[in-house]
Amino acid sequence: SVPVSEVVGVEEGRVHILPKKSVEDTDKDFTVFYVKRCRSGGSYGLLWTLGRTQFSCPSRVLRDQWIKDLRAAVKNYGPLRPRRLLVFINPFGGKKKGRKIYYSLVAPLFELAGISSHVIVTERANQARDHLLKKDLTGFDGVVCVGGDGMFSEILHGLIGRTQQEAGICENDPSAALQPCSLHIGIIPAGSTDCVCYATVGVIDPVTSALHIVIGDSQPLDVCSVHQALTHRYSVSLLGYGFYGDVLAESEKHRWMGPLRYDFSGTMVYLCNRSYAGVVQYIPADPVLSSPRDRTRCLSGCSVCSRSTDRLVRHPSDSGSLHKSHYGHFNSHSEDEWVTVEGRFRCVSLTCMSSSCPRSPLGLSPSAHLADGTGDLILVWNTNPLGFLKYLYRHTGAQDQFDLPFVEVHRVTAVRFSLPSSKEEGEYEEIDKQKTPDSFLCGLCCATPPPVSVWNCDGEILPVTEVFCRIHGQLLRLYARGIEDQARHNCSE
Ligand SMILES: Nc1ncnc2c1ncn2[C@@H]1O[C@H](COP(=O)(O)OP(=O)(O)OP(=O)(O)O)[C@@H](O)[C@H]1O
Ligand SMILES: CCCCCCCCCCCCC/C=C/[C@@H](O)[C@H](CO)NC(=O)CCCCC
Ligand SMILES: [Ca+2]
Repeated sequence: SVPVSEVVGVEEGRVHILPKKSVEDTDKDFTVFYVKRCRSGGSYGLLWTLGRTQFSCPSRVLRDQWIKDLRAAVKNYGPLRPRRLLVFINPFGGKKKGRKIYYSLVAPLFELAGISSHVIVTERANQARDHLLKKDLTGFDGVVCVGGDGMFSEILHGLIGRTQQEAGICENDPSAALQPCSLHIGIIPAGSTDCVCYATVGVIDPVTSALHIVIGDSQPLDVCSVHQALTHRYSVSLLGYGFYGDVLAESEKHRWMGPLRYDFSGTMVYLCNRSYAGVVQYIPADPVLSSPRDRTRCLSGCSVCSRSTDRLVRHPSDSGSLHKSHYGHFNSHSEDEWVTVEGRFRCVSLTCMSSSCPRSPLGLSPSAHLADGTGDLILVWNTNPLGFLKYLYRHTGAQDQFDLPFVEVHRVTAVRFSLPSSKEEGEYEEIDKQKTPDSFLCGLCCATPPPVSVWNCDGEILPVTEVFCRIHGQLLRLYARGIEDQARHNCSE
């Protein structure tokens, strides 16, 4: 049997859609298309393909009745099934195959499901963001992004910005309770890392993602707002200072290498062996609800996230469970709720989700939740090069990367990062010279190690040091359902 919720479309005759459409228009036959699951080699989620079954009826009248009733059942079933979508394609993302992926694999499925789409192939960076901020979006149920994490970030900024504009909310105010976005976002992976897709679907596969869009799946997602002076940015997968900031800054110089630029830059930055001084402050999340070391995984239908939905629906302003006084001028009366640590770090990372990706199948924080209103703060203290390599290497397998003496992880609702106030600018270079272990190869990419790093905000460089971050629970909704547990589904190999 196939649940009605997973029927994609019903067509007259004997029909094939993928890889190429073909129709044999017979009187008594009809074809039902539905979601079919299969295991994916190497990935944790399930691959979805387009299943098809042909039916033959004794008469044309009976066949037409079946088609009519099945289509009505499908139509009535899912209120979240999109009817009209706005699609942005980045023709230059990843291996530059965005256009081909959309027209050969995705558009035929949208057509089969009766979805009409308005397609914009971007001609410049930030075109999608600006469109969402300024143009008329009436009639659209969702926005589809064909590209990588950078393209998703554009859509994220455009949609959140538009929603706050319309609600009259000031995004630069870190204490503002942001309005959740009403339009859903669908991601068709066509980038270099595709971390948001991997962490919310479990595989990087355009057909799987298109099918999640077609059947109107809905996955809420936490978003971190990052504030500095009067500017703001949003992050869902990685807000990282130190190693990940340096890797990104280095990789931007080698964009021409395509997806390989991260491997090259990662190696270069590792060899530079840098660490940075900083003060990290955070507000711990309620430890009764969950822990980043509880070895659970946020899977489709996750109970921790469902309970958070109830909490956030009952107290919408509770998103992040902070008081306005937390933000004040950084000296409010709730200062005692902040935990403060100071020292030298290899990297400081904050993620709202596991951030699993093909490079790291369990992710930066394997037990993080997609929609629990919290983020995981990972502090990697300065250590010797071999220790740091061990930490990085553990991301590639199942060994616990937090089980190392120089690594800490905390579930949090807000984070502040600043430079130690007692040290004057000039003193940093002195400290760096004294405390940084000799780098093997520093000089390849920099003459002397810089005193500060930059932030990597979902793959975009933030050239600032001191930031204030807050997690907004379930601010967005994706056309996805989280990673499906392979053990709970019958599927073909
Ligand atoms: N037409 C365009 N020309 C140049 N840049 C574009 C265009 N459209 C989008 N962009 C920008 O390209 C950047 C990278 O795109 P995208 O995320 O799709 O691919 P990627 O960098 O290969 O993948 P990933 O972000 O997963 O590493 C985005 O930040 C986006 O703003
Ligand atoms: C010895 C083996 C070492 C292996 C190291 C593996 C470490 C992998 C951790 C990967 C975490 C990715 C988090 C996601 C970040 C994305 O928002 C961002 C945009 O796509 N990607 C990067 O910044 C790209 C960052 C790339 C870092 C290497
Ligand atoms: Ca979360």
